[in-house]
Amino acid sequence: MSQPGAAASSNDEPQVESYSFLGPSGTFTEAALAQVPAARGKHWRSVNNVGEALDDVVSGRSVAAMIAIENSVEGGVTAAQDALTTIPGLRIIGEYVVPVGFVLVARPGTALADVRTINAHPVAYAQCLRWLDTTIPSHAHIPMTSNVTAASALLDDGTLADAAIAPPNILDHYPLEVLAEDIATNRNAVTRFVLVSRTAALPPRTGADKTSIVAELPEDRSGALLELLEQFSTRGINMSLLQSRPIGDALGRYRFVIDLDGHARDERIADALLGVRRFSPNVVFLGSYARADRIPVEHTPAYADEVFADARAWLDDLLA
Ligand SMILES: O=C(O)C(=O)Cc1ccccc1
Repeated sequence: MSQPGAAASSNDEPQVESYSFLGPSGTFTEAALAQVPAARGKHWRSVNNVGEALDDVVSGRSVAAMIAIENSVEGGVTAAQDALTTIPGLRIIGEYVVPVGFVLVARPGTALADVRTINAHPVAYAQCLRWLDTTIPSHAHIPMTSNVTAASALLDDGTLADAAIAPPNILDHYPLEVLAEDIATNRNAVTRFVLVSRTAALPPRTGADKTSIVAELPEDRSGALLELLEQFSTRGINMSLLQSRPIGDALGRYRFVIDLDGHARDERIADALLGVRRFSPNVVFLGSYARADRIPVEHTPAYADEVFADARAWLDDLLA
């Protein structure tokens, strides 16, 4: 699909720069991409999953891909975290937050009492489970690739589903009927998205930045996690995300997905990254980028850039 004003192009041979997103049109991922000024007027390539979106970036078919990375109710989108960790050459260059709410939709004429089988994206399903358990306790769930596909598939021949969990704006796109509104457990739920490109120069420091890394611990060492976290606490760095993911080669082996408040060009973050690199057998740097909320990062004066520069000058002087 092309944004208004973009040159016409097919999915395979884009004439203008492409941005990949989980489609089709109407998804929350599309709403996140709409927040990116650089994507305006460009070709927006609708894909079916995170792997396809990131493959577009690796192959150069798209300049960037928008992917969901964390939901305020469900937590980290593990498929996205794992893909970013294991596919080399990718960088997060921006962060965007979208409020997410859901409705239950069906083909016109369907009564709520007749609904048994429900199409839903797994994250949407988890967010609406309390309502489903109360209202349709014996429901069956068919997992779908996106919130919009869940709804559009109700119109496919031979579909098994009676209803779908979908974004509130779904009737703008498909001739369906809303059976129930506002069915998510948490009304203030948001999803965090990241814009991913190939490895390139770091986005500039804004003072309201985040740095994402993934680190493994040295094997069989007591207190190793504490030692990893000390790299940040001793430099006054706040973490906004710490999540363990199985490495996958044996039981009990984990890597840690970490978001830090600050930019790799902040002295304290750079110094902590050196500490992590010395300590961890495997560190993946996912990027430094502007925070979605644009709230400046606070730190105590003891960890200001000048203090690190002063200390280095002092040492240089001693050694000279
Ligand atoms: O972008 C969408 O609409 C998706 O289907 C992914 C998703 C699922 C649940 C919450 C936010 C995004």
